[in-house]
Amino acid sequence: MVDRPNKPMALATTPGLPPQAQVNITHNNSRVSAVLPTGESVEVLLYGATLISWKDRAGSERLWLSEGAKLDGSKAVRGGIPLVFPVFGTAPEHKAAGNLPQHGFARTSKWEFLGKSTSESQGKNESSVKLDFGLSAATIDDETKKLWPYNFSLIYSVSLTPTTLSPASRSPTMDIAQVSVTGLDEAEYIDKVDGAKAKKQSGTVSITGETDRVYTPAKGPSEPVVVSEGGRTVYSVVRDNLEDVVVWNPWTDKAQGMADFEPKDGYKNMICIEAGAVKGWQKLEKGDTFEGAQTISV
Ligand SMILES: O=P(O)(O)OC[C@H]1O[C@@H](O)[C@H](O)[C@@H](O)[C@@H]1O
Repeated sequence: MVDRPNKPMALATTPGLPPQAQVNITHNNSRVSAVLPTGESVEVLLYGATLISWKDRAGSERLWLSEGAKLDGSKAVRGGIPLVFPVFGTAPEHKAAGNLPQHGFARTSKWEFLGKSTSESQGKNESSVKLDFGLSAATIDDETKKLWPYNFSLIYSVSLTPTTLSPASRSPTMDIAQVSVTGLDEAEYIDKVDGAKAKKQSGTVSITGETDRVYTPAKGPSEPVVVSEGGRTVYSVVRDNLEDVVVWNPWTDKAQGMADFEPKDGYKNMICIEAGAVKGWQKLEKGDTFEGAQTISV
């Protein structure tokens, strides 16, 4: 062997592509998970395209998921982040949506995984990943087709960066007694636990009993809704084209009444902040699309 004085040396790191997010399809093709090079991760169940996990780089879970949640496609997932379409709650008087189950069928339909895209933000050494899911008139099951015999298609994108998730909304908190929600001051809301009365929020929201409210913040979607615990920000939600914010906590009796809500005192450790177009219908002309988003920052 000829010894060359200037032969190339092995490099400590391989130049070229920076590390990218790893995306895997697991659990017999029923879940999609993504892990960023920095360690943050998400897991999406194709059933409902429900986000069932969002972990920080140390592996700590950020979402509340009931210990009794069914993850086998037999029932809408209790907890995590569901996607609701075409109706939030029920609409018994509505011609088309009147026969649908509570919160429609998107959260109980099997979505398709359409693919991933990754990106790196130059200079910041930060990677992100976007997972796309689809559901359409062509892919829903026959039972659902009977209930909703209309043409539609939905694309749901879940983007993860080290500090944000779009979209997201349910998060574990340590102690509901310490939780306050800002960004809803002066907002009109419908109080679903008080005969659907129209009310107006004054100051921050704290949870001291069963809470089920549909807020329409006057300052619009870009005003952050911030969940704090003991004065420390836990996360904030900024919406895009989603006018309403639902705040829900079942409290003692409702939690007791839900077979899949576990542990029964789990209501002390969760709050549900849901961004959406909830209060009114979105009217689309043939061929039109509606787009909405939320970004949760920690
Ligand atoms: O039991 P479900 O259908 O998952 O609904 C749970 C709750 O979901 C919330 O989003 C609604 O505001 C509540 O009214 C509802 O009770």
